[in-house]
Amino acid sequence: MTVQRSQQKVEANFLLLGAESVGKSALTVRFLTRRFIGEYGDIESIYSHTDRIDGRDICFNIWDSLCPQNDEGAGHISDRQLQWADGFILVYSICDRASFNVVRQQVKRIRQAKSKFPGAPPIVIVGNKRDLQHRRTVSSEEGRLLTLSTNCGFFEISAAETYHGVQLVFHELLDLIREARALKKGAAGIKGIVRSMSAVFGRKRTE
Ligand SMILES: Nc1nc2c(ncn2[C@@H]2O[C@H](COP(=O)(O)OP(=O)(O)OP(=O)(O)O)[C@@H](O)[C@H]2O)c(=O)[nH]1
Repeated sequence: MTVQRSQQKVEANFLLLGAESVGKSALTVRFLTRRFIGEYGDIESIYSHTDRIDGRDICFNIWDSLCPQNDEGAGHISDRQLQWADGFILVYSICDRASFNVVRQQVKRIRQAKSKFPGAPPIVIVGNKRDLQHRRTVSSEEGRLLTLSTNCGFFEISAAETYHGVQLVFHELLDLIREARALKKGAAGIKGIVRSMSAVFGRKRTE
């Protein structure tokens, strides 16, 4: 007997955030095309990309955001973005301390917002431009500490140098999103059981 696996397509919304020029577009383009093209312009866009992973079609919707230039400040995240995203990729440059501080603010903002999921929303923090070691101002330990204290995934990568690191970032966030969804389903299932039990026992008590 052959067991048929469900071939339902999985779709998830990935929001890339971070200060200006940290490499959000470089990461997005690397993931979509496997290439690093150097200059990306100021275009904010949502891209859809389907990959086959473990025999299943996965649709990545990727919102490559622009850093806000208005009074709201670099760390601002709109309500629309928070509602849209299933998971967040927060990018800083290891050569730019201010961009690390922006990521700190953004984690806080996301953790304070109402989550789609029963637990905290999935976040992966990325220290980009790892190829520029001689210009490093944020140590790996600082990055790791921030992610440990905020329960986020963490990678240091160079979008300029390799595709592999970028792929790991997206796949890690996909795994976290799938875990969060499974948890939500489980919680809904338990709620359903509790509801039916209280309906039965509640009714009995009043008889
Ligand atoms: N050396 C190096 N340069 C990078 C890397 N990633 C991006 N860059 C460069 O950094 C600059 C900014 O990259 P973008 O991808 O446009 O950054 P962004 O965060 O999308 O910028 P905004 O759209 O302005 O917010 C470009 O000149 C890229 O070529 C990297 O890993 N290493």
